[in-house]
Amino acid sequence: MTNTVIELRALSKRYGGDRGLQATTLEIRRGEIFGFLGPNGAGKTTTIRTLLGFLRPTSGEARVLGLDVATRSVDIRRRVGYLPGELVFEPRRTPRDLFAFYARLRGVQNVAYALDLSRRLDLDVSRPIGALSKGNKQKVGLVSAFMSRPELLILDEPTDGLDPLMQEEVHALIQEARAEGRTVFLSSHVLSEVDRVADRVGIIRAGELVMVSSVADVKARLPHRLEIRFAVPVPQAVFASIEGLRDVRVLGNVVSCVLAGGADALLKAASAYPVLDIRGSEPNLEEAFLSFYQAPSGERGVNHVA
Ligand SMILES: Nc1ncnc2c1ncn2[C@@H]1O[C@H](COP(=O)(O)OP(=O)(O)OP(=O)(O)O)[C@@H](O)[C@H]1O
Repeated sequence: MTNTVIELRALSKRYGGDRGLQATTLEIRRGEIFGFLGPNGAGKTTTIRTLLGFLRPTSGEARVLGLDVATRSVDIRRRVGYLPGELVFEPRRTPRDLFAFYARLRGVQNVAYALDLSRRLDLDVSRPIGALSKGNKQKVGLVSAFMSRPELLILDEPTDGLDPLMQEEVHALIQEARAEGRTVFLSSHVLSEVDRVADRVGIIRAGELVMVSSVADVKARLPHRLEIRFAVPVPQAVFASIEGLRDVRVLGNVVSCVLAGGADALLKAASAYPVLDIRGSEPNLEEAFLSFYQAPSGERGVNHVA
């Protein structure tokens, strides 16, 4: 059994003359949660719809679960749990009927697991879908994607429209899927969500995959803010001139700075005074994302990593 669940090889999709996705190469491994991030119009939905065979690649190729997206899309769609970004349901149908229909379509024995998921998400399965709120329609989409326990889930903005409690529940579902060795491809605008659940992250910009890295690596590469508290006030001049530090602030007996290089020079300077406490703050993915988008090219905080 191959460990690659999604594979893109120089995959491009053009809309007439406009680019949707350009020459993208990427591998997603079995059992990982991959977060796909990018601003509006970057190409996330284009990528997902091409992987599911709703759009034909302009050039290059892609395989999902070992199946070619250009020729095997029916099989791919049967085996993948897909949550689209824009949900369309027959309004008079109830969630219970819809889940029974999907169960027959996908060869799922019964709807017990779908009803169990509905309870977890606090979804009333007996009301017509047309009468449900936006958040509850989202839950119908989520249950539909998860109910067959698919080996691959492709989720486009899974927590869109959900309250914080329900967002937690969806994150738990995603993590449970991974614990069972299943794979999750998660497109999101919500950086904190990707930060929390994803193992690796890919950032797409104007149709181009500009970074792929583990979430831990993204954070490790970012400058960290450090705060040192001394027992006595310390001179500004000593700390302001240390190499590898940015944004140095000395306020009485507290020095705060961003550690852009090594910490050696800073610690040697600090050792001349009585130190009470040192604290470092862990950068989050939001800072990584902003540093990537805001820094001039060639000086980006985070670089492409295979
Ligand atoms: N059917 C289409 N015809 C022409 N251009 C399209 C079509 N669908 C998407 N595009 C263009 O392709 C680019 C990528 O769009 P896509 O919907 O994939 O972005 P996205 O990352 O999913 O954005 P969002 O976060 O806003 O959903 C955009 O410039 C968009 O205008």
